[in-house]
Amino acid sequence: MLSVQNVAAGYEQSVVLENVSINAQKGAVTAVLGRNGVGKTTLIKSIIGLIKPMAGKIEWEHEDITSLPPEERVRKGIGYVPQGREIFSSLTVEENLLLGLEALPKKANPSQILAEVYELFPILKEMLHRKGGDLSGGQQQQLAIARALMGQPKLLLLDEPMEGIQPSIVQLIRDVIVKMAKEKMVGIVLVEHSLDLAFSCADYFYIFDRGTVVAQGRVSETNMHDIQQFLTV
Ligand SMILES: Nc1ncnc2c1ncn2[C@@H]1O[C@H](COP(=O)(O)OP(=O)(O)OP(=O)(O)O)[C@@H](O)[C@H]1O
Repeated sequence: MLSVQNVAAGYEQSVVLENVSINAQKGAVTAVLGRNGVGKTTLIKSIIGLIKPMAGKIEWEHEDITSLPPEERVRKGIGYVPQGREIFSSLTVEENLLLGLEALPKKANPSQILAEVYELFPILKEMLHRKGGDLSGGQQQQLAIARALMGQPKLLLLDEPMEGIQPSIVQLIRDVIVKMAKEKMVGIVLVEHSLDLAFSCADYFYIFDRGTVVAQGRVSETNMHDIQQFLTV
């Protein structure tokens, strides 16, 4: 469903990704791993359209989306939760969530989606009228994911959603990721630092080093020890 083909991408003075190809399927969690600065965020930004590839192609549901702007990709069912949980701090939890509805097709039922989101993240229902900026880091991260889910994405791009968060919330977010993939058949692309954490919820993995894919495979067929070398500093 998502196919990144031979993509090169980067910034004005530097090429970060070179000849990168990855796939992600509906109903599966695809982990993107690698040390700091190897290009994971650059890949996610290329998929959502914040960075325009210098070469290669990105296909989504068999359509070439390489030159589409981000908002059109969102309308086509791609959700994005950036690193650093960019919620609106001066808006309430409820207002933040309602902004996520922008991506929804007209026929969808917003109150049902809100109910589903509260079921996944009960704390958000309790804090509906609190300002986003007054939430804890873990609560903000739940809000950022919940807001993306309001658009009922078919593919969800999560850039280190469990970074710097207490273990109980990490577990909750991990459970939501697995549930979205297995029960709602959402495709998940999960950028993650920790091999243990990625392997505890992913079906497929890609390991990046210096802008290219150096290992990939099915989690169930891979011995963590064999790939640890790409991740230790
Ligand atoms: N806006 C930018 N302008 C120029 N260079 C950038 C920019 N953003 C990132 N880079 C550089 O691109 C390279 C890849 O960065 P990227 O954020 O994609 O890595 P990452 O694997 O996501 O790292 P981390 O795990 O630390 O988040 C790094 O060398 C980084 O310094």
